[in-house]
Amino acid sequence: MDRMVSPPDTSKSIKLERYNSYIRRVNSTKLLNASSKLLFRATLLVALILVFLFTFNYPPLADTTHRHLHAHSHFLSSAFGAWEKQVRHSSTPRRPNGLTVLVTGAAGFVGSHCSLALKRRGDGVLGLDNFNSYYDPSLKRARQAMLAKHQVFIVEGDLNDTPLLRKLFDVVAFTHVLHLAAQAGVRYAMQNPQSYITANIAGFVNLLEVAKSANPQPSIVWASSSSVYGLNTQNPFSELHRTDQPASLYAATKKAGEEIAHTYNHIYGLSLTGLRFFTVYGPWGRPDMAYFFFTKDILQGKTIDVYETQDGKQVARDFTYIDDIVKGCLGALDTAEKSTGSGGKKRGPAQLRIYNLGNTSPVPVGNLVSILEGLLNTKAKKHVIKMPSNGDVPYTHANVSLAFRDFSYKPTTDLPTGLRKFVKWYVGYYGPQLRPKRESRLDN
Ligand SMILES: O=C(O)[C@H]1O[C@H](OP(=O)(O)OP(=O)(O)OC[C@H]2O[C@@H](n3ccc(=O)[nH]c3=O)[C@H](O)[C@@H]2O)[C@H](O)[C@@H](O)[C@H]1O
Repeated sequence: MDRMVSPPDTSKSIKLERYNSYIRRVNSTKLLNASSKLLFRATLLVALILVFLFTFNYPPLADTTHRHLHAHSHFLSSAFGAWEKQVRHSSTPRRPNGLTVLVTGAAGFVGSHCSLALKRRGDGVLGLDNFNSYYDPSLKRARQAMLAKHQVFIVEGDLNDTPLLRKLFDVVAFTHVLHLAAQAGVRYAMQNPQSYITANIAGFVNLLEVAKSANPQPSIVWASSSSVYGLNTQNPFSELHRTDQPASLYAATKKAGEEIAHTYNHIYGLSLTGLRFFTVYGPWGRPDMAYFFFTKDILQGKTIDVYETQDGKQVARDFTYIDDIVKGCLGALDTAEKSTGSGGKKRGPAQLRIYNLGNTSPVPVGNLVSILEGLLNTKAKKHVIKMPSNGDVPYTHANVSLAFRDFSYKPTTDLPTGLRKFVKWYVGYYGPQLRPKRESRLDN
């Protein structure tokens, strides 16, 4: 007998299949939820462990690392102790009522001479210098070595390094700052304008910021420049004349410094004295200055450019010998009144001064060359050209009656005397090998 097979009930089996797939979906969702919960919990646990480890620094760093760190910090603290000791030792005056002076730019020309003069008379002196390479840094190192022999320590650092400046003022209660660090040179400002802003404006402001917050506030004497007279035509230059026509960016930054000094004096009661130096020259001088590289070039038989004005007149400078400038700087420091502020607040009006420090006797550049020719016993190869319009001014001439009135400033060294001392130093420092060689004479 045929077994009768009834046809499948499709509607039932479809329903069943739908039901089963529903159950599978529900179960897989549950599984997903469970596994993501597990993942979340695991992550939370790891995070908690990490927080614990970081917060309590556990487990401790491997023993060796710990020992190294310890040894390193011990080395640092003893090195720092030695550094601080040098800073204090250098800054301590050796005479009753001696000054405690921070000299910025101490490895520079004027800075090194002033540091030595202060130290010699028993003042405490700490130098600061960044030893930049605007001119041969080995000359700055040699000045540093010379100062080290006289127990003047120079901290190597930049004016714009605020933590360093603060640290120095924390360690030492400076009574005075002689601020000579700057980007110098009139003509170089066209090549590297930014360096003038960084050193002469930003650096000066940084120093003033730190000084105004120091307790006690120091009195500040700083280097301005004869170049602020710019296109002034009144002669000789007096502090009352116009200084709003600078001919170079260098001059403009020095003039800006004078205005900035006014502000810090006005707001914070800082005692500030600006000194307008007139073309300072002498032993240990700056190789970028004309008298210095003329000497070098004459000795090497090279041609020198001697400038004249556009209408064919000689350019002239009130060349001022370094020893006279040093006397002026010390006179300004000795007559500087105390700053009146404290805790960054002014307590009363404070001294604000500006002085010319020149020689009062301008000499044409042609005469400077003749004097050098005589001292070097060598004829210069002169190339007389019109003064390029790169910031130079045709002449300078100082009236120094204000400085004479207030601290008896009186220049005593004429150009031939000063240049003789310079040439003696130059030949001693660079050695006779820089005398003209037979070949170089033939070459030119
Ligand atoms: O009193 C200042 O405040 C400035 O003094 C100095 O500037 P200056 O007086 O210009 O000195 P310096 O360059 O030695 O030129 C001397 C003479 O030689 C002439 N000169 C120059 C170069 C040359 O190749 N030929 C030439 O005849 C030139 O025309 C000039 O007549 C400092 O450098 C400066 O930093 C700033 O301190």
